[in-house]
Amino acid sequence: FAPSFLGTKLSSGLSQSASTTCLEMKYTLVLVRHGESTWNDENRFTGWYDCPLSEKGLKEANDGANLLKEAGYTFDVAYTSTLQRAIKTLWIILEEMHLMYIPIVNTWRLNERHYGGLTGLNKQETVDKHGKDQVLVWRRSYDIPPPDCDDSSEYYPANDPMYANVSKEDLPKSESLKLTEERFMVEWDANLVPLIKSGKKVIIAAHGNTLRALVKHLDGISKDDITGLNIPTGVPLVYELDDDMNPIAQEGAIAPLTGKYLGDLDKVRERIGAVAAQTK
Ligand SMILES: O=C(O)[C@@H](CO)OP(=O)(O)O
Repeated sequence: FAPSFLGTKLSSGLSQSASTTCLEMKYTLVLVRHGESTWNDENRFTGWYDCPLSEKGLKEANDGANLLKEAGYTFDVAYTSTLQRAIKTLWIILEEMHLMYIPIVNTWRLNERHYGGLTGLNKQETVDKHGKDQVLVWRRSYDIPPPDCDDSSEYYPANDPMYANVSKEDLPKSESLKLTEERFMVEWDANLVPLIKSGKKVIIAAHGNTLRALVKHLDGISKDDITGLNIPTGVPLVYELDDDMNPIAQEGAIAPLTGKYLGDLDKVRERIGAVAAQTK
């Protein structure tokens, strides 16, 4: 691994040895939300429901892979959730980039925020029934979770063999962004930060709300401002991090993010707007 350096920051008053201690490491971290899923296409609250990518989502994953390839990125380790839409997006990217040999870590801690009792419902019909403001609170407020799903619900992860190895107390019946952030951060602090700091180039293929939780943390976005932030499907988002895992602002970043999306930024903005417009 050959780390890249931000520069020596040599100032005239510093001795040679003091200047050496001013070297800063720069780590690249790439985030990508999965391509459009069948339930995104049907405009249904999805959360932990394990639907596949739509045809459009498969193409978005391919386009994302090409952007990464063209820009010369490469990876040593990949992280993703246990949900097929994120896994498949990652597989497509790794296949296109000839990186299918790298280790992939699948963890439920990167799963989408659990949509509780809203799972499966049509987003626009939910607006018609409960009003736009209430649905916006459920979709985008920081600490108010949607209503719980029932114990007997097929959407309660404790009823899904996929989570048989996860302690029942960890399995949600519904999650706010705050709860999502808390369980994601366990993985971030314990495994991802040490991995990135060891010099491994990491790609994370995850979900709209888990990535909102991560960029909120990285960019120090307030709980008010995070309500207005939407992440488009299939577009790689590149962060450069310093030694303390603080992001270094990238040219072309779309505020409040300091990481930059790859590709045509007007199209990215349009796609961000389309996510927000799923409930009108
Ligand atoms: O339904 C979901 O799980 C998420 C992401 O697709 O939707 P939203 O953008 O409404 O949080």
